[in-house]
Amino acid sequence: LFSFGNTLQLDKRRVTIPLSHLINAFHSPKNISVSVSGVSVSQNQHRDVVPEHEAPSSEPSLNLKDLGLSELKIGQIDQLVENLLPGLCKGKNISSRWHTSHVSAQSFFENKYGNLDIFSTLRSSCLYGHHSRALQSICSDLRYWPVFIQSRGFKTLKSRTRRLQSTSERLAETQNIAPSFVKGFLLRDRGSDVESLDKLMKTKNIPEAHQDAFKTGFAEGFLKAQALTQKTNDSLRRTRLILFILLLLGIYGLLKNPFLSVRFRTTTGLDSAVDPVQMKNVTFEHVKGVEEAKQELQEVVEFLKNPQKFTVLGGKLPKGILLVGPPGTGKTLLARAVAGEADVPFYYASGSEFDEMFVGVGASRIRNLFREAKANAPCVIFIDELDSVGGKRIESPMHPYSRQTINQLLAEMDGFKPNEGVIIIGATNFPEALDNALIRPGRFDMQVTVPRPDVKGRTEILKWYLNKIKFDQSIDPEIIARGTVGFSGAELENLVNQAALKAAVDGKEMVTMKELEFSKDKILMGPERRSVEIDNKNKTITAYHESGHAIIAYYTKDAMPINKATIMPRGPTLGHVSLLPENDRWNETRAQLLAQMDVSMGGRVAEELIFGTDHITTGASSDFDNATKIAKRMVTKFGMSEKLGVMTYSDTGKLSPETQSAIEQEIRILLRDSYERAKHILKTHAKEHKNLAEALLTYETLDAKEIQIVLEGKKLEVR
Ligand SMILES: Nc1ncnc2c1ncn2[C@@H]1O[C@H](COP(=O)(O)OP(=O)(O)OP(=O)(O)O)[C@@H](O)[C@H]1O
Ligand SMILES: [Zn+2]
Repeated sequence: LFSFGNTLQLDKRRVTIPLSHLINAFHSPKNISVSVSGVSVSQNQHRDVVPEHEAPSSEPSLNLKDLGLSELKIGQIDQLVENLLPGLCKGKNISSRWHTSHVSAQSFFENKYGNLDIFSTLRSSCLYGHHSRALQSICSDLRYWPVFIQSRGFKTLKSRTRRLQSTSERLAETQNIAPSFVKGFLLRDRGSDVESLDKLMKTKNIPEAHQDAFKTGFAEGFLKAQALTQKTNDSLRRTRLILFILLLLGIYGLLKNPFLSVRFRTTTGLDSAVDPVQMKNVTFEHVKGVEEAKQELQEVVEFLKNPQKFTVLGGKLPKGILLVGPPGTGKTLLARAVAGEADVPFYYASGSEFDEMFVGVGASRIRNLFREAKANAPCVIFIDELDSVGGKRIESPMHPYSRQTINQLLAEMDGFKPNEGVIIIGATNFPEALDNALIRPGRFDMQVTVPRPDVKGRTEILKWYLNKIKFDQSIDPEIIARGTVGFSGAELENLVNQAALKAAVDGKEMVTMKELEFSKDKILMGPERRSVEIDNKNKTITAYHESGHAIIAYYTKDAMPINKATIMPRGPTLGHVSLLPENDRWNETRAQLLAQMDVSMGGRVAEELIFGTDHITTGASSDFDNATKIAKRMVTKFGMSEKLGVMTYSDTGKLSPETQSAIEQEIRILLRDSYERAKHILKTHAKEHKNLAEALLTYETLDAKEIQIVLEGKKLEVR
């Protein structure tokens, strides 16, 4: 069962007519009409017989076959409607007026246009048969049917023209009598249709009013079909346009996508490995705390600015400069600054880019890089991680073609004249690892050391990066610089950044000293462990232990100044006291070393004095490590033991047993003396010790000023 699902609005009721019902409904009026008339008929007879009419007032019979339909009388259609929708036409007794009718022998659905035209006929019969308004409304609800079917006859312009030609004669004939919109309908393939309509209009007994009705019906169908064709054409054209635009966009996207092009680059390895970058924005101003390196590179900048000036006298400038230094000290930044100062292109390449599994790829990248650079001279080529391309560890199975790559690099460096204006700057953390051929004169013959910054350099770097964020003007960058011995430029930049993040997390308006200290501790000792629950007993022990260290530091003349004391767990520690050297210490005196040992002893001594020998803890082990190391070096390296004299003892394992035990003996004495000194100080300052421990238990962290206030016996302001 194929349900149309086409609901008809009828007397405010919804009626759905299934197809099978419809077919049955059409078949029954045919049969009825035949049996009523009592005339047996054959197919052939019917073809030529003109429909009969009983009386002038009787209904006109519509030759539906001529419309592409079987023949049906209007009365039959009414019957059909009655069958479809019983009760609708009850007011009139139509069946008694039925007469013989010609029924096409062809089954209704053999006519491929049948089901369509039944409905248009239905409509006209409803309209002109003066049936109820309700029926009219059904018929007008069926208006979409003709459109659906008729569109078949007017599919495309092409087929229409073809039909035009084939029926040109008939067209000429009909042009005179039919309005132009009807002609469209007449151009259907089936000549009989055209003829029939013509006949219908001219010769059949159709009243004037009905003729107009037909015309209107056909015109409506024609117009709707045309509108549909137009719509179909428009949407086709639109779809094609959209597809075309999408295709163009797709191609553009593929070409522009950096990911794809990068992948293309790395897989072929044929085009240049790098694009030049104009480094105008980086100058020596941006590199802090490496004054010597900057001075040495200044002459390279001069050369790049004016190569001729230097070669006029026949002098040779280095082709390659090797920047040597630990990671993060600003080697890359310096190379960029050289290009920026001279305002020339900067080509960046990382040594690992040339390290390829495939034969010739690394070498061809080097070739391309130099070709590009030479074409744009004067310029700077920077090769980071030079050791990974020019290292000695070559011809391992992991780097099968690195020898080839090195040779290519050497050949390229030999291949251009010193006055061509191409400067190659290489950077490495391990100059010892470089192939000897690379560092001989004529290649990387100038070495510039980029060391870790000293206190002054660190202060400058901290100031430089602090100026890029919002910070409290009372910050003293020097204090942080003093506490960050061994930090590289990159690490200091990170410190400032972490402080800024911390301030943001805490909802502060600017970075203060507290955040800087916090991030310093975090980097040095690992993150705070606020979540660990330390019980009160352990907290108390820690507080006395740490204040023990602090008291010794405070009251020992040669100890470093205290910076901070805390009992906040951090990394593996439960608390710590940090001391700051006034300056980077290039040298340390005997007194300073002894003082460091004493401070280390302070923690254990405090535990012993306050809690008793039975309650000392394991917390002092790293303090002892530290003190023992100092004592050992004093004895074996620094010649600071009277008994062993001014002699160094490098490999203690190879020494005679006597010497070994003498060394041990000396170390033991140094440590014991240190312990005693610490004990003495803590006994003397027991009151201050107690005050400081209690302040730590209250406030967790105390800075240098606060510690001083407590030790002077004053009250701390409540925070
Ligand atoms: N002296 C410095 N002055 C200012 N900023 C610095 C300095 N040193 C390092 N930095 C900062 O650290 C970042 C990393 O430094 P850079 O890459 O130049 O170090 P590098 O020595 O080349 O390290 P690597 O050897 O690991 O390549 C720089 O971009 C810069 O922001
Ligand atoms: Zn300790």
